[in-house]
Amino acid sequence: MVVLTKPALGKPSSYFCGIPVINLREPGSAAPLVRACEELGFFKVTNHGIPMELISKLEAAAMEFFALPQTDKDRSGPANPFGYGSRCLGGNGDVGWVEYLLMEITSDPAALTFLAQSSANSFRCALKEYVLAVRKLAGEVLEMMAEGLKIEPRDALSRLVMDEESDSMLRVNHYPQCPMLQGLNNQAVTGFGEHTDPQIISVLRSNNTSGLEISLRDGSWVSVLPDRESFFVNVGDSLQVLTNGRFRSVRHRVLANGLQSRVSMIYFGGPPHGERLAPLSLLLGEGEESRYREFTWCEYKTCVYSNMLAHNRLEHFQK
Ligand SMILES: C=C1C[C@]23C[C@@]1(O)CC[C@H]2[C@@]12CC[C@H](O)[C@@](C)(C(=O)O1)[C@H]2[C@@H]3C(=O)O
Ligand SMILES: O=C(O)CCC(=O)C(=O)O
Ligand SMILES: [Fe+2]
Repeated sequence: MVVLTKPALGKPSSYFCGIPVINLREPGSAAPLVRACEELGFFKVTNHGIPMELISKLEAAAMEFFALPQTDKDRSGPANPFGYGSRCLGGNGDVGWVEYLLMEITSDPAALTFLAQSSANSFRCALKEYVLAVRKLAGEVLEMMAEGLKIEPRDALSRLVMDEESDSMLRVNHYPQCPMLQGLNNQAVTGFGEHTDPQIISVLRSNNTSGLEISLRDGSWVSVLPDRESFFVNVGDSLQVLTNGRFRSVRHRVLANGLQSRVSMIYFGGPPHGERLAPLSLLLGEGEESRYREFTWCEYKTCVYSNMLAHNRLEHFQK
């Protein structure tokens, strides 16, 4: 376990005040949204239209699941890659102070049957409702990106995550209190190690516990002030490729403060398996070449899963 020194009570001494806030219903938001994707690859979304009731219902069901005895939770695992996982992130030796549920988003009625506890039905219903809402939100954000980038058609990006065949998933992470840190004021432990998300877009929300950090262009790490009523968007590796590097896939990590538990839920919008990942021609200036060799999402995923979490996988595809 890696223990890091942090200011008193496991809370960051300050939060980064430069996170762009995009009001989804405000006219004129497309340009600042594009700027946020270029500069940070990260922004906060308000006025998103997802009812708090739906969000709270899923959060409560998730907390109920994570509060079950370990043997009960283990009946929904091990994550391979889907299902319940604890401490191990992926199959390549990465560990963190985290337990999670990773779920494929599919119309297959057999999906989510791995949830084995007695209240599984209400959990499944909350998950399904949430996924529909968050996928729609991801689609709206991607449409606004296309508008800001001045590319046609409007669904040039959103279609990739709205397609029936899209390879998208939902992850619910729980960073429990850390007994080893109780009483030790100045420490935090790595909850989820640094990485970029491989997909097109990640739409994240959490309870009001801090922990999420993003890396700025100069390599410094800054803390994100949690806000349980808003969503945060990460540009993923695939969107960096589709924009030929104009948008930045943001490196991020979670430091669990050990005193308060954090629960987060992240929708990862990925393209269909066979989708070819290459810069959109409308985004290539005259004579501009793709910075990446051609590959499919399926090929990229194989690379993702054969590497460690922190690995810079896009470098294998750079020209
Ligand atoms: C260590 C790993 C877990 C991960 C697959 C990988 O080999 C490297 C990328 C990891 C990541 C990070 C973002 C998402 O949480 C995730 C679901 C993804 O697509 O890539 C996880 C993978 C996972 O937990 O299966
Ligand atoms: O739990 C969080 O807040 C972020 C986790 C994350 O980055 C991930 O699951 O890919
Ligand atoms: Fe992530």
